[in-house]
Amino acid sequence: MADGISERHEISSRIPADAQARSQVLLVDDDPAILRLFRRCLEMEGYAVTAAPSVRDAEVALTRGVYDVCVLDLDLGGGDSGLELLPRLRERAPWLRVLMATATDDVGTALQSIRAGANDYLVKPCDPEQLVHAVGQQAEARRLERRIEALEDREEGERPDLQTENPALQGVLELARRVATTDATMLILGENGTGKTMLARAIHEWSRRARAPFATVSCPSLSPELLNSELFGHVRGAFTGATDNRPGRIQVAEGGTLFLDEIGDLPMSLQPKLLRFLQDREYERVGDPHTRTANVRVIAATNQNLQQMVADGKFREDLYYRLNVVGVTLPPLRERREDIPRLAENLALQLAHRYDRPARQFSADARAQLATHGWSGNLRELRNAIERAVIICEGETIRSEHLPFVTSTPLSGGPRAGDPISLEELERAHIEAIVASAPSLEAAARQLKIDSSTLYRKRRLYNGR
Ligand SMILES: Nc1ncnc2c1ncn2[C@@H]1O[C@H](COP(=O)(O)OP(=O)(O)OP(=O)(O)O)[C@@H](O)[C@H]1O
Repeated sequence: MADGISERHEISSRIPADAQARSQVLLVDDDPAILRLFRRCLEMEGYAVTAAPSVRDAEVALTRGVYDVCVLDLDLGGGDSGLELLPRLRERAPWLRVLMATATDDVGTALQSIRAGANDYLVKPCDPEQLVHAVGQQAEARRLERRIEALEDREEGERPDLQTENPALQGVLELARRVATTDATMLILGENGTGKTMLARAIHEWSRRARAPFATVSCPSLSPELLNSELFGHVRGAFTGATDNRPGRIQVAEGGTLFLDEIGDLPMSLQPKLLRFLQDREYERVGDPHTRTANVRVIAATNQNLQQMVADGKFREDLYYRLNVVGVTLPPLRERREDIPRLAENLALQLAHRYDRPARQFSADARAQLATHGWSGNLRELRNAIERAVIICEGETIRSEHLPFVTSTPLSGGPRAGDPISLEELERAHIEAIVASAPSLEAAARQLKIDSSTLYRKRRLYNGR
């Protein structure tokens, strides 16, 4: 049984959508055994993994999800080459970190892939540690790029658009504004890219602490030891490498707000220390018996199901209640479609200004695509799509071909009606194109005028599973 792209739905049913917090990895390899092995290694490290056994599956995956790292096989079988796919991946997801996997350990091949735009290469067969290390380096690079992007956005005056026509989000924003003026601890829930960080910053700016620092700690990015020191600080000699006294982010945020991103990844070992800080505003630096106090407001965010984690014994109940004094949930973009036209237009204007490009408006077909796309990556995916469109669009109007989605007009090289191909090949391409632009599989089935179980069966068949 080949690990096909449709396994993404299998993964999604095992991990709730809001728990797909980690770096997203796309594996492209025609060898099912390699796909299975790599997937297992990476999932054990907490990555969300999608496996694509062919070029076509990889392209479809890129229209459906937002990936951080791609492990791309050089020889994809049937005459397909990773080197040929690479520019198309780059075009669709310029931010993607690509690791080229090759069975030949020669400098020429490595240089060729790097010249073609890969970030690094990996020689197969490789140890699980080598794979995990190489992917880890690229995921970390992507994480840092995202932080830099966020800082640039702030510097260049890109203001989050916090207007909404969506009643649920209106309620969330009203509550957040009201609570902002108090010192209550807040918990922001929502899928990846729904704007949790943006909202935390807005709450800080609406509060009386606005002139004091806003400090962020991203819980999954550090080992428990380093996270302990990052949060609470350390004194010289506390551990190997602690060559000086260092204040933690709690102290850096004095008078202001501490934002704990991805709090679901806070190790159990640190949870009692954070709980004590939330209760008494007291803590100690690592290696220092001296108790300190801090005047800091805490906002935490996660896309994991904390209640479930409490039930599973993975998150302390008392800490959950301390964090969730006021909890808000940001809706995914697919549930606030009424906001998409305005968000897209504002983003296009801001980004056209930033890149000094002429794009100002959207054609009717581009608007229709934006309105119906699945947006699994939420506002981040929307922003990336518009950024790319603004960059490549030569005129004032962004059209559907500037958007990175599979359209009903086949991609260059894709099958089209009248081509000398089988009915089955044409049906497969049509089904994948509709699925890629539909908000859900049910909606795709409705559009295709077949029932969901038929759609499921056909996709299973076409994906060789
Ligand atoms: N209201 C908004 N208007 C326009 N762009 C937005 C808005 N909110 C967020 N974005 C953009 O979407 C991207 C993701 O936002 P943000 O980092 O706040 O989401 P998040 O939920 O914290 O994501 P993650 O779960 O991955 O940490 C950013 O690039 C940001 O610029």
